[in-house]
Amino acid sequence: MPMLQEPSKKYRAFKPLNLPDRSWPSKTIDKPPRWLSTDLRDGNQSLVDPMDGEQKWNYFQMLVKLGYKEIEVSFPSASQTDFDFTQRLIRTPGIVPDHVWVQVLSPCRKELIRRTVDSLKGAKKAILHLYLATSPCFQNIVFNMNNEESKALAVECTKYARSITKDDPEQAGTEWAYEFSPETFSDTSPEFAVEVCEAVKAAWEPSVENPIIFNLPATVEMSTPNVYADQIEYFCKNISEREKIAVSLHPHNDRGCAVAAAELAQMAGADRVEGTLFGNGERTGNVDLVTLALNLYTQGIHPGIDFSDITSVIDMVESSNKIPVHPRQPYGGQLVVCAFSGSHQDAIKKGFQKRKQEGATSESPWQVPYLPLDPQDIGRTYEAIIRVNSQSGKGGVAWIIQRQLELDLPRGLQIAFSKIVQRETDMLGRELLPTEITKLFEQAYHLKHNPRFSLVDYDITADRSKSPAPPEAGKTSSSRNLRRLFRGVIEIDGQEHRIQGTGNGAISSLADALRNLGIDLDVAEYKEHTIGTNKDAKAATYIECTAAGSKQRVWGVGIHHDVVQASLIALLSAASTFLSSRPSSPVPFRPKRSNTNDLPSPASSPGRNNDSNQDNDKDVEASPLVSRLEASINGTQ
Ligand SMILES: CC(=O)SCCNC(=O)CCNC(=O)[C@H](O)C(C)(C)COP(=O)(O)OP(=O)(O)OC[C@H]1O[C@@H](n2cnc3c(N)ncnc32)[C@H](O)[C@@H]1OP(=O)(O)O
Ligand SMILES: CC(C)C(=O)C(=O)O
Ligand SMILES: [Mg+2]
Repeated sequence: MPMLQEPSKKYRAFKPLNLPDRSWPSKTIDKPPRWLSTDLRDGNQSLVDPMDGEQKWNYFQMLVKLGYKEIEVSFPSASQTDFDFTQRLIRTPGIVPDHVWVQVLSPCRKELIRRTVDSLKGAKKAILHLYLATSPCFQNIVFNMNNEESKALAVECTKYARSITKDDPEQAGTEWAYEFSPETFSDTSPEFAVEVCEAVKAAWEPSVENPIIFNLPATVEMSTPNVYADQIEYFCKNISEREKIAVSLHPHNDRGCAVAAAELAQMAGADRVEGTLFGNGERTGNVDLVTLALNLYTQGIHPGIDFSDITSVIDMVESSNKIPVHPRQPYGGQLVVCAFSGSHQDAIKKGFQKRKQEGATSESPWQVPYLPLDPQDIGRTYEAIIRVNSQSGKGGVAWIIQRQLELDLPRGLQIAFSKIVQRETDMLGRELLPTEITKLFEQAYHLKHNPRFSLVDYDITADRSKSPAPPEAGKTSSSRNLRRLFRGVIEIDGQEHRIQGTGNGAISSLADALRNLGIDLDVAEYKEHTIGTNKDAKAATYIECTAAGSKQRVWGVGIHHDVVQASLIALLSAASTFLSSRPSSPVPFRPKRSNTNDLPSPASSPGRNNDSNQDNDKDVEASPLVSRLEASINGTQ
């Protein structure tokens, strides 16, 4: 059936009460409420397959561990399972701690109240909870009662409840509390809700020390959360003996505003909140206690509930309810601490970097873009935060590489590698896992996966084949003026070649040797850093090269305990990338010169005179950048 053109005939706007002197909008929440978990009652009654005794048992223990002190454990008159479970809890020593109240629910029907009270036999602290719907809709459709009859039933059942609990000498071993819910409070006239509760209060006779709980449910969420807050403020202001009353909230989520309703209604004066973990419950659920608690936490107020291991809470909730926690559920959802999009990743990465630079501890004030909560505080790892798909940018990719390989990629390499990742995610049409990104990086820069070039052996000596220019007057010759001779064996596409070249330092002499093979690369950018701090520390070197005569730029990465070797590996990595990107690739590379293999091996001729190889050593002048870098590697700067 199509949607109605004119819904106003079928649906009427909720008529809010008129409360011009409301004060809640200017209030703030500065302390946690009394919490009641009704996972094992309201949550349980809405499940396709309600929990069995064992599941309830484990769930109850988790609730206690999390810090809940009031737990609605069952609807004992509903089933033997619920009755037996309640008795098992009470009769097993050490399961219900002395500070924990066990709460149970019954309708206003005497035989059911009797059975409910029986289930509490032996309890140390028990809250008996009765409910009766008070809205015109329920009075007319369900009960066929008027206000007077509703009130009379509530009072009669309260008196009966009192007679078999706190007034019964045989029940003296139990500390009794009483909760009454004018069910459908959100749709009940506020005046009538107060009237019924006044009558129930008179019947129970609460004290300041043991207040009565008036639970004011939004059994069905009827309107915007401010309307519920007005209703609660009205109740708080108009009920007598407020000090003998705990005003409790029980919002359902029909309009998706249960959390907001619970928060505004606390500002309006409520003391207590009933809800469930992740909001399980009838229809769209009860208010989510996790969100409420962590909303407080991120305002700097400890909720008194410990969600430091939220994953194990999720496991328990999902296995007991047989309903998955939604991936976008506030705080708990799988995707809540993840960012896929480039600009989010970039900002988050910068946020974490800033914390690192400032030496922030887990207690330091939290300010990270896009993340209202430190994921670590709820037991989530940073690794999961940034995830990469086709919407991601260089920042996210660099973050993964940093977390996985401890490599702090230069900006240019971030851009280059991010293009490779982008191609892959576009091609696959899905997210890439950190392990896949790492593998892609290792492949792209030949860290593990068959580089076309690899360094088998080498030595670098002073090149005495050409006399350095005599020192200027008044200056002495220094190692700065000495040229270097690289002699080594490299493997290209599985075949070993002896090569040699000269330059101002290690990199330029290897670049020269490669040039002699027809691979003409200039070093355009160089960056290195240490990985680790102890004796196992390694050097990571990044080199960007330009290919002579073309605009092509390639990056190479080298990692080694020895910084010089790391930079040579990085240059060969760049050469491999260059070679692989040439149109002829992957045809095995044929060196330009055929006589390179005739060169003496580095091991057999250490320190030999280079004169015989003069013609091989095209005397290339390294770029100023390379000279500077090499001077710093050689320790001469
Ligand atoms: C908003 C809430 O979540 S309220 C809690 C709801 N939870 C549950 O209902 C779970 C457990 N319930 C049950 O196991 C059963 O419904 C029982 C044991 C309570 C009652 O079972 P039954 O006697 O078979 O009756 P049924 O389930 O059809 O209940 C409807 C009857 O209860 C009456 N009723 C409903 N709510 C109340 C109430 N709060 N107080 C008194 N009577 C009530 C109805 O008017 C109806 O009476 P009728 O039979 O005279 O027309
Ligand atoms: C029994 C009452 C408190 C209830 O669950 C509701 O009104 O939603
Ligand atoms: Mg409910």
